[in-house]
Amino acid sequence: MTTFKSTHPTARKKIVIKLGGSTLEGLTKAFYSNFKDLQQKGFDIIITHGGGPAINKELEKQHISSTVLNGIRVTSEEAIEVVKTTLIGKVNPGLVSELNQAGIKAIGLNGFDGLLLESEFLDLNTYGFVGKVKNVNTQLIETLCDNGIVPVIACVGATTDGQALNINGDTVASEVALALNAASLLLVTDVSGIRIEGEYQKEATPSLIDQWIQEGYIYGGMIPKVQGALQVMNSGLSSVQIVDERLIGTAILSE
Ligand SMILES: Nc1ncnc2c1ncn2[C@@H]1O[C@H](COP(=O)(O)OP(=O)(O)O)[C@@H](O)[C@H]1O
Ligand SMILES: CC(=O)N[C@@H](CCC(=O)OP(=O)(O)O)C(=O)O
Repeated sequence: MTTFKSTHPTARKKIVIKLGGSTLEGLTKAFYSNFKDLQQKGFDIIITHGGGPAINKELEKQHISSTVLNGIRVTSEEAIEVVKTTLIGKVNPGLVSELNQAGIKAIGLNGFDGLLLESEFLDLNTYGFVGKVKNVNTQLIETLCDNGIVPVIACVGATTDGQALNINGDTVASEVALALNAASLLLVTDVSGIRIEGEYQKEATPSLIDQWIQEGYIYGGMIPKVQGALQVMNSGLSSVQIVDERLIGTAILSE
């Protein structure tokens, strides 16, 4: 038998890591060194991030109110400007700078760059300026990865006519993982996975997750995480994990 092993860089496996806004303030050099280890093991790393707490702070400062429905921020015309400037102007460069200081070659991107996250309105009447991803420019991500660069993607979508749309960070992470056919998706947050009646769950299945949402055990910011996880599991991705900064958490398994 003859086995051919591809040495082309695009054959490298990809891991999409979403850093929740809830974690961004406290990430250490030790945490970032995990990324270097993964790179050395031959994985390409793609980072996506949120920034809910930073957006909340800025909205408050500007006396703009917003509500959250099913874990998604209902985003007014005024609020989308704050979301855009906070994520692209503050959170993204801050994270890129920390990664670069930790010795990881990182480049900041958002939905506008190369139309990376081509988006359309999710439901203008219900959610306002919130987007859903229509297309991910995977070629751009591949090119950066092939050159050893970690793309760091802010969750701001762009319409083809230049309108910014707010997209939940977990949703962007899932869409990017799906589009890249990633080997794994890690959602890093401020809790060690899904907690049910005080107990962190090591594993979860789609039917358990449905049940926990129905029963109200999963709410708020955990909803887009598990919904994104289920979406990618349905499309055949082998692993999704909801973890804290120690990378300890719940692995979501297909049934
Ligand atoms: N069943 C659950 N288990 C753990 N956390 C949950 C659960 N249901 C809701 N949550 C909430 O989800 C939060 C994480 O989501 P979120 O605040 O959006 O974080 P991030 O900014 O990391 O995306 C937790 O801090 C917790 O308050
Ligand atoms: C539409 C929507 O909900 N957008 C989110 C985007 C930021 C985000 O997802 O931040 P976390 O990762 O910290 O939750 C928001 O406005 O808060």
